[in-house]
Amino acid sequence: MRTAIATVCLSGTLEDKLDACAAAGFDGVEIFENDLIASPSRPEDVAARCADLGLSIDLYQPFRDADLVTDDRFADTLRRAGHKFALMERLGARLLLVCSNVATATIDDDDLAAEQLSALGDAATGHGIRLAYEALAWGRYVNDYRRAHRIVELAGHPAVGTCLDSFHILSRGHDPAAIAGFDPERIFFLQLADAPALGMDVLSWSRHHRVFPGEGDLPVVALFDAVVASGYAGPVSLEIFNDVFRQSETRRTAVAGLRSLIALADTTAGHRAAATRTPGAGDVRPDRVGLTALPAVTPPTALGFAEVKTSGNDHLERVLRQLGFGYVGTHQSKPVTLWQQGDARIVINAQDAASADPLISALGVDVRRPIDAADRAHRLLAEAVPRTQRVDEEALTAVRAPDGTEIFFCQSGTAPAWAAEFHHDGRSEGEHPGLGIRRIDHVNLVQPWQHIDEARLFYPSALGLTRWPTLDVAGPTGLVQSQVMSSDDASVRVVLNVNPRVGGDAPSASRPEHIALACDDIVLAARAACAAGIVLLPIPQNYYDDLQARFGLDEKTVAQLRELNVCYDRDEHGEFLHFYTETIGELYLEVLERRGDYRGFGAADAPVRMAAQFALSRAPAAAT
Ligand SMILES: O=C(O)c1ccc(O)c(O)c1
Ligand SMILES: [Mg+2]
Repeated sequence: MRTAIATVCLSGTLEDKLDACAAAGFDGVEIFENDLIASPSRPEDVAARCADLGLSIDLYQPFRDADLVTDDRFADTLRRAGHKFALMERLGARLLLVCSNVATATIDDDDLAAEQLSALGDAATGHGIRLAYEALAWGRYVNDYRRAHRIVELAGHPAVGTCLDSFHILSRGHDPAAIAGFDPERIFFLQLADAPALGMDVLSWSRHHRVFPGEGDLPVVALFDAVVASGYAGPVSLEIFNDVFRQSETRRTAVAGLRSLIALADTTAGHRAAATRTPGAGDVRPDRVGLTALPAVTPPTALGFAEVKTSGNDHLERVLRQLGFGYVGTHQSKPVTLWQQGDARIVINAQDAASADPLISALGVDVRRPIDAADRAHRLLAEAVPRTQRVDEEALTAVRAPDGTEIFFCQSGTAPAWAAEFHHDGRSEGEHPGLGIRRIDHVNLVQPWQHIDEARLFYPSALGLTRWPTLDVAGPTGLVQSQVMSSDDASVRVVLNVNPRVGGDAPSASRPEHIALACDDIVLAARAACAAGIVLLPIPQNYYDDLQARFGLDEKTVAQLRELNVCYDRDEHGEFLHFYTETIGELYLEVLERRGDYRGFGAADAPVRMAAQFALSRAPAAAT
């Protein structure tokens, strides 16, 4: 598959952008006029730089307000186009994107549009240039790709074709299926962009909120499927206008872009393979785009461990003991300890720890074929985590998630072989009857705001998790944007939170992450933890009064929850009971019991928890 990316997707100068596109591994670029105009490089120098970098210039854009105008205005269209064609010759660009008219069109007539595009095509031909006509979603008359394509067919000019842009098509809810029937030789260019589902005008949505394919909510795969089915054989290009990308690290964004195309090609290859197996589906036209399938993702079966990095935190160890965790041992060659209860394993790692504040640094994800999972992640351009181990130790493979968390691929279905590298050093231990904790239910990771879009694609594509709709949770210092990802059988759940940006007027709060542990009986667990002296997060009385109103629980049940600081939620599938420990640095633990088939996370309780944590974080200051 020939890949390309528009320079508008990236931050930096034109030169930075080109370097980043090449470093990421793109085959070509779309050069945005504004980037060229602002560059000190002559067009010939830009052409030479692209050639040196091995990048083709697949498109120059945009050329605006060309069509459906009066004769006077059209004379000016031709004059402007003459300058662009001369410039493009210096640049070595052979395809110009012509946007459907937004501002100056006054005549609503397909024949006129075809006539004017033909005349423009005649002028372009003399320069060896072709034109790709794109229906902008907010075009004055032409704002539907089917109409733009009809005009191209009417023009019947060898230098005039269609540019398909997934955003303009899907943002208006247009069905992309008709693309499959287009003459592929008439499709001159393909631009792909996704976007989150937002209820706003299409222009602002397009100019600020586009994201890479797979990071948003539009059915880009269905559109791409139709393009491949048409027999299109040209480049597949990314065109993203995004406020965050414009201020993010150039090279990193370019890599995230290429990853999105690799993932899209894999998903689409999978669809096509499934379609050929469907009886009666008819012939699937050959793929001329050149899709590459990756090693199949096998859904993970468990979170086998969570690793916490700290230079040494007695408080954390005390809380783990109070929750009934047993100390398994210390690693034979590293300053790392293992704590366990049921299948819940917590690794405390002092290696290279910057501070005593515990932070979630790694997750063990159990998969059926760890080697394939790691291979897939690497082919999705995930960064490998360098790791040293002795020859007699388990060779574990890990990749870095977008927030830096290390994801270890571990063998599912067996006791972890790596655990044998931990040896009990005979330190005196109290009794550990346990609290009935069985496993890690989920982890909650704080995400840097500029990397959440990348994370939305990483977990589904590399680990086979499914994205839930995002949720805004109101806390005392701002809104937390919460994104749940889970495996289909819900055995692996990860919650990604983007916190309010610091630097506002609101007093700063701690922004803790957490590990949630599933137990058999929340009341027994809470009582045992309290008997062991644990400090739980205090939940206000108003919460319990409201519980009674919301759910009609009996007095006795509510009194028990109130006494133990246990929160409660219920849906049509079951019930959810949970308590939180106090915060240790930037970490807390949650213990929960799921009853029936409750699949959520007690979202209604999160604002109450955040308010309680905020109040406590301020308490020491108030006392001084
Ligand atoms: O927002 C715009 O004007 C614009 C310009 C060129 C494009 O290819 C496009 O999709 C949008
Ligand atoms: Mg476009």
